[in-house]
Amino acid sequence: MPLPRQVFIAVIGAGGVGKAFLAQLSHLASNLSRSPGAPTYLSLILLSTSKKSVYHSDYKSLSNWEAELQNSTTPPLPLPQLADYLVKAPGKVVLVDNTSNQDVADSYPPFLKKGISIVTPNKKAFSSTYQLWTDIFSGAANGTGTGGYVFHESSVGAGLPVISTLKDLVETGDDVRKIEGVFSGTMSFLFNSFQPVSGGGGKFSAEVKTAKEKGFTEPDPRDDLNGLDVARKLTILARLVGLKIESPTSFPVQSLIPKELESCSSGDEFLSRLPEFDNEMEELKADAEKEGKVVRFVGSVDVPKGEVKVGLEKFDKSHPIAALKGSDNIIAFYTKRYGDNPLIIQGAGAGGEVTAMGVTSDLIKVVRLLQ
Ligand SMILES: NC(=O)C1=CN([C@@H]2O[C@H](COP(=O)(O)OP(=O)(O)OC[C@H]3O[C@@H](n4cnc5c(N)ncnc54)[C@H](OP(=O)(O)O)[C@@H]3O)[C@@H](O)[C@H]2O)C=CC1
Ligand SMILES: N[C@@H](CC=O)C(=O)O
Ligand code: NA
Repeated sequence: MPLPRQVFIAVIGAGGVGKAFLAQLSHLASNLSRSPGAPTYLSLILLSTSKKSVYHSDYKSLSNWEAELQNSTTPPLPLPQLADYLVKAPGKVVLVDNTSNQDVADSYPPFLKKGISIVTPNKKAFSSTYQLWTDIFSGAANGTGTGGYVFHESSVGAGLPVISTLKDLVETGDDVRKIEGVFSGTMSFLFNSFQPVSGGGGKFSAEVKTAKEKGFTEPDPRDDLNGLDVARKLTILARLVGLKIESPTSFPVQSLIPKELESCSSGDEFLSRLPEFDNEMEELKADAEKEGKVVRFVGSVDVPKGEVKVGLEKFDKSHPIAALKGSDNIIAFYTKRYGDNPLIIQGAGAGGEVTAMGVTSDLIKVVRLLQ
């Protein structure tokens, strides 16, 4: 009879994605413990937000994380102490980073080198400097190192299998020539609702508020509207096909933040002043309408030219990009093997549940690799 195995899970971030992940984790934990062969027990040993955390010095499982976190008065562990706590756990550890925090992202290399695996939807680690990208994958067991494993499917297209598909294309020897599409759930929702192909549509500023309420935006929606979120995703995809993109600001990125609002000190101030600029967006819409087109926010990577770009473009109403619904992303891979008919991935590209699905399925991959 094979011995049961225990894998310890530490979670940072319990917002829209974090909470959905924790719900999926309890489902996964009971499935894995019933699976044939050596049963695996997933044990949640730490949960942290930016203000508080919950964990036990004897690595006892958090059996009721919601109440334990709510009642906690313990501040989060600084990252070096967090690494020390995790490295002394009596078994393999997976850190799940459900924040969008740069400091947490910067700490992946030392965590990985200590044998701690990481799964995350946080784009910051993979789209900041090229040096950080190299440090991460040179330490990871699924890179060129011997440390923990790192998976980040939900950093592009939320739960859609974008990263795994691109890796499969590259690793099986296909020649990826171009990647293009709609890479932001927020931008997709905004333009699909502000200028639907059927006509009409809401005020741009009102749609931004709705996108935030639906959990599609980054914690600060300016990070979506300035184009940087899409630029980060394209940086990740371009690096996966071998382009040495230095940063998400090293290529042209169109921002939708009005000049006058660039100095807003908070996301709330920005949102409250955005209606002042609805007329400018209406003009953009009317301009496209005159040509029988709609405006959409898109991005592309031209691999042979090494060019990446992000911004607004006009599309015929019959174009698949124009016809997207809700927060859908559409990502087309043009490759040698697929010829003129690209491999296309389409579906919800934002939202807590679908993003957490990508994180949870990455966790399953890591747990299997740790066997
Ligand atoms: N929402 C979506 O549709 C998608 C999100 N993502 C990515 O998923 C991640 C999470 O997004 P989402 O859940 O929407 O964001 P939220 O703002 O809802 O949640 C973020 C969580 O992270 C916590 N946090 C922030 N900084 C720290 C820190 N230094 N230490 C510990 N905890 C911290 C916050 O704590 P507190 O509550 O105290 O502020 C909060 O619990 C982001 O990286 C985002 O880009 C990726 C794809 C889609
Ligand atoms: N804010 C992002 C969330 C997913 O990456 C988006 O809108 O796509
Ligand atoms: Na994805």
